[in-house]
Amino acid sequence: MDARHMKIKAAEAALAHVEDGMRLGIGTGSTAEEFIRLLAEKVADGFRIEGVPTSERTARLCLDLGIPLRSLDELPELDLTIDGADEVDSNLNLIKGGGGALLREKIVASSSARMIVIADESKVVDTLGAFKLPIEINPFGQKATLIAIEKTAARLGLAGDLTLRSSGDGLFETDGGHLIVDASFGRIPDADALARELNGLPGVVEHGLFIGMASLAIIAGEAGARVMTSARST
Ligand SMILES: O=C[C@H](O)[C@H](O)[C@H](O)COP(=O)(O)O
Repeated sequence: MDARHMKIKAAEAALAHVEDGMRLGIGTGSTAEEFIRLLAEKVADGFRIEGVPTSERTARLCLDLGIPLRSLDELPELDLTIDGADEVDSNLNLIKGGGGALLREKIVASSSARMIVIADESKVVDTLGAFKLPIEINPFGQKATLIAIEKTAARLGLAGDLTLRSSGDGLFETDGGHLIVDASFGRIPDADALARELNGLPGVVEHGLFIGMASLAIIAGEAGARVMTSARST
């Protein structure tokens, strides 16, 4: 099974958790897009949901495929969010933001009663950090913020390159008009501590560590999709 088919398998399994009438947070990325395509088929068959997109890219795809959308201001309390991830550990802590949508993704997920992560086996890790951690920063004072991130990470024993994400000839800009720093810290043994420290830096808008937010993960591999719950809750 190739990577795309694994994403479709995970998306199919996630669709079974979506009930008629739900207020649904809709994630961003290639895996979330497979889910969106399947969801659109159900909507075309008469299934009723109201979706809140986590990015402009997701909003465009949903609208193209006929999925009814509302803003988070119109629907501030959601039943379920389904989204992809760049890494998932055994406690269902995540790294997200490979597509630059982490801020809206985190706001939407935290407004949802449950979050289901969909991914293929390649995203499952023992310790977060092989994937560069995306950190969303305000463009104002970006050099000062980079220094602050570096010092904060160093206090936790983490070091690595901090690279401002580029796009074409310029810097990548998020839907909120911010920049993304990709931090190659390597293994992050205490992701919770790093998340808290980053939250305390004024220039950091948000970061891609999603700690304790996912209710379950649906992971697709060669043998099909399996459900992962947090090792902490078992
Ligand atoms: O900003 C993007 C998101 O966090 C994505 O959900 C994440 O990067 C996973 O994307 P994909 O399913 O394309 O690997």
